[in-house]
Order: sequence, then C-alpha cells, then structure tokens
Amino acid sequence: MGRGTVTKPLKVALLGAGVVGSQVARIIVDQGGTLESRIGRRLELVGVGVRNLDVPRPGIDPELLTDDLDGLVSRGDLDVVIELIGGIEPARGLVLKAIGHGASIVTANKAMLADDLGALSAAARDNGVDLYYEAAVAGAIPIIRPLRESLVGDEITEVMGIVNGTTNFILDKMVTDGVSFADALAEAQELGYAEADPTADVEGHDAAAKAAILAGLAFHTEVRGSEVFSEGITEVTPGDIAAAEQMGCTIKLVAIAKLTDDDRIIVKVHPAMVANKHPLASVSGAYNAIFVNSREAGELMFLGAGAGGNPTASAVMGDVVTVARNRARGTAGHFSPAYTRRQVAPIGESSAQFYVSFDVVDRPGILAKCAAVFGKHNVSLRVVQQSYLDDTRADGFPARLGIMTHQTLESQLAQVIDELEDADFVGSGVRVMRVEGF
Ligand SMILES: NC(=O)C1=CN([C@@H]2O[C@H](COP(=O)(O)OP(=O)(O)OC[C@H]3O[C@@H](n4cnc5c(N)ncnc54)[C@H](O)[C@@H]3O)[C@@H](O)[C@H]2O)C=CC1
Ligand SMILES: N[C@@H](CC=O)C(=O)O
Ligand code: NA
Repeated sequence: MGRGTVTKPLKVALLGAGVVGSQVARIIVDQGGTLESRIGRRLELVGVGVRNLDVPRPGIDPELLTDDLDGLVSRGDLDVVIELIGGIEPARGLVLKAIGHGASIVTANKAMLADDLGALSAAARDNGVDLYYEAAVAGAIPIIRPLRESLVGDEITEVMGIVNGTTNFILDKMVTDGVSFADALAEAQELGYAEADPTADVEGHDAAAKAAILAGLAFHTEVRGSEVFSEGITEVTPGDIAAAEQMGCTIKLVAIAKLTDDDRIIVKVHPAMVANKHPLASVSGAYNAIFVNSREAGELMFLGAGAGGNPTASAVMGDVVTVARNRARGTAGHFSPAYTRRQVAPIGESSAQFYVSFDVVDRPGILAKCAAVFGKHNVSLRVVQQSYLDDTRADGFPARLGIMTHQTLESQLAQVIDELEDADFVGSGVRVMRVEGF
C-alpha cells in the first residue's frame, strides 16, 4: 500500500438482529479495530435488516436499521451479507439476491441450507462469492471447517453426536433436576437456545437439518433434511428416563451419519439410551459433541456450546473474518462439496441396539414365549430384566420385561414389535428406545 493510499472499508449488511444477530452487531461495532487488524480492511456495518423498526436495539445505530431487507441486499455495493433471520423463505430469496449482486454470504441458517444447499453453493460458485456457515451446525464448535478443510484428504466413515442444544438442555434438566418438559423448554427459550418455533428442536427437525449438512460434507454428496429419518424427544416419558437410569444409561437426542458397505449412507436422528461410560452421556446443558471417525485420523471428538447468542456469534464472526479476508484479497473459497451421488438408505436397513420394554401376564413360560418372538425374527438378546409391578393391577399385566438386543436391523426389530403388540400375553404400550455405546 502506497503512502497516503486509503483502503476502502468492506461493506457488511446484517439481516436479523435477534439472539444471534444482536451479538454479531455488537462484536462488529465493539471489536472494529481488532477485526480490522486481522482482516487488513475495516468492516463497515452499512445496514441492519429487521422486521420491527420500533423495537429498541441497544448498541446498533438507529440510522442503520431498515425493514426493507430486499432493498438492503440489492444495493449492489455489499461485500458481505450476514443472514440471521432463520427459516427457509424469505431468507433464501434474500441470500440468492445478495449473491446475484456480488455479496459473499455468512449464515447460521441450517433449515435453509438443508433444504437445498446444492443450489445455494452453485449460485455462490457461479457468482464468484463465498458461502460460509460454520454456525449452522453445533453453534460455536468448529465442525464445518474441519469437515470441509482439515479432513478433506481423509475418508470419513461416520459422524455422530449431539447437535441440538435445546433438546440436550431439556433432557439434562429433566434427568438432573426433575424439571418438567414444558418448564425446561421455556427455560431453553429464555436462554436463546431454541428456534423461533421450538417444534423444530423438540421434534428433531433442527437436528435432522444439521445431520443432513454434516452427512453431505462428510460423504461429498447432497443430502436434504427431508431425507433424514428423525424422531424428536416429545415422546420420551419419565418411565423411559427411569428405565435408562436402571440400565446405566442417559437419554440423549443423537444424530448419526455413516457409510454403508455398499457406499450408501444412513442418516438418522432419534433419542437414544447412551451408556454412561460413553462420553456423550455426560454432555450437559446446551453443549453439543460430535465424533468423527475417519480412515487415517481415527476418532476425533468436538465439544462445546451448541447454542446461545454469544457462542453462535463467535462462529459467525469466524466466517465473517474469513470471507472478508478473501474479499480483501479478491478471492473466494470456491469449492463443490457434493461431487458424488450417494443414496440415503431406508431406515429399515439401518442397524442398532434396542431396548424394548413391555408389560406381560404373570404365567409360567411367558418369558420363553417373549424370547421366542425375538428369536423368530433373528433378533439376539443381550440383557433381559424382569420386574414385578403390582399383582392387583386391573389390566392383568403385572410383570414388566426390559430387553436389550444386540445389533439388529430396524426392519427386523419392527417385525418383533408388531408381533409383541398383537400377542395376548403382552399389555398395550410397548416402548422402544435405541441404544448407543453399551
Ligand atoms: N440461537 C441459537 O443458539 C442459534 C441459532 N442459529 C440460527 O441462527 C439464525 C438466527 O437465530 P436467532 O438469532 O436465535 O433467532 P431470533 O428469532 O432470535 O432472531 C431472528 C430475528 O430475525 C427477525 N426476522 C425474521 N424474519 C424476518 C424478516 N422476514 N424480515 C426481517 N426480520 C426478520 C426476527 O424478528 C428476529 O428478530 C437462525 O437461522 C437459527 O437457526 C444457529 C445456531 C445457534
Ligand atoms: N435451536 C438450536 C440452536 C442452534 O443451532 C439448538 O438448540 O441447537
Ligand atoms: Na459450528
């Protein structure tokens, strides 16, 4: 740079000033000098798109606020657009428009990315801009960049872990403090962990979107959130929690993505009884943890805050600095993550260990009859527990069996459950929980 040359600042627009956006705005304003020295150019926040102009936004210059997000991303002079409004539309339309006007994108929006990451990546590539989204999976934990860069010379075989902070917080509160599901969810919302519509968290859709993004990056293919088998935590009962405790396990919402022997992928999200000896069992609060298994590196574990305004803003700012550095150098980190076409295998072809519990009549030979149902479908038993409930029970099913299987196919286990539900010696309400790390 010659003497007297003034480098122009990089123009940044922020869409959304909620839990995460407000923290990002604060960092850009408060840490301006530090960020400038890391990037080599000053970041100038030129606009903040919000829904309601009347809401007070401490720390944000009111002159920057606009409710015309479309106009903001169409200015034509933006270097970086940070999308933090969430949801698929209008977020996707705004991002595509910003890309069309030459801006690089930083987003935390996993719902949008898991809907069609391929189209967004292609638009970024075709327009020579960056698309970065470290905050979209597991909040502050660096996991996108390790998959996309650090491990890209290796062959990943499995990615699994806890990727939703809200549900981990809820389950932890229910187990540790005996708090009700509703109260724990309300607290997670207050702390800024939950999505705007927390159904996405508790029904497993948020974790499914993250699992799709992780699977796509790990296995170099396109996976959409809708292709991920997902069950949330709304059906987890206090009885399930107690049964898990009795088995030396803790219930967690887990996401699993792995390669099959015939080069397809299994991607699934569901509650699981995790053995207490497994490191995932002790991941508490809104923390997330992800294990990556790869051919050369072996097993890697990533742990940290999976949700919350400040931790998520940290990941967003990491991307902002990277994208801004690229911009300052006149480059973009073009890459095509999905160069293969791997199919997602149906859930029936996935295998797991299961814990099945059900009530039975108290008659000689019942245990053998139950075991025969499992045996008939080639499901091998690992642990069998029997407890006596109460012989005055009106329903006539006073004994409870808890059976943990060895690894078995989902389709075989489904046949066992169908048969148990039809058997006259089994009461209604057969419970099934997958098991990890036992
Ligand atoms: N809160 C967290 O812990 C994390 C959030 N994320 C993601 O970050 C994004 C933002 O999340 P939060 O800040 O928690 O959500 P939030 O609901 O607190 O903030 C979103 C803001 O965008 C505004 N907004 C929504 N639609 C708009 C529109 N059409 N026009 C103008 N403003 C609009 C809302 O009024 C709200 O103020 C989402 O994609 C979320 O999934 C990712 C990781 C963690
Ligand atoms: N609602 C999400 C926020 C971060 O992605 C979660 O709870 O994990
Ligand atoms: Na992350």
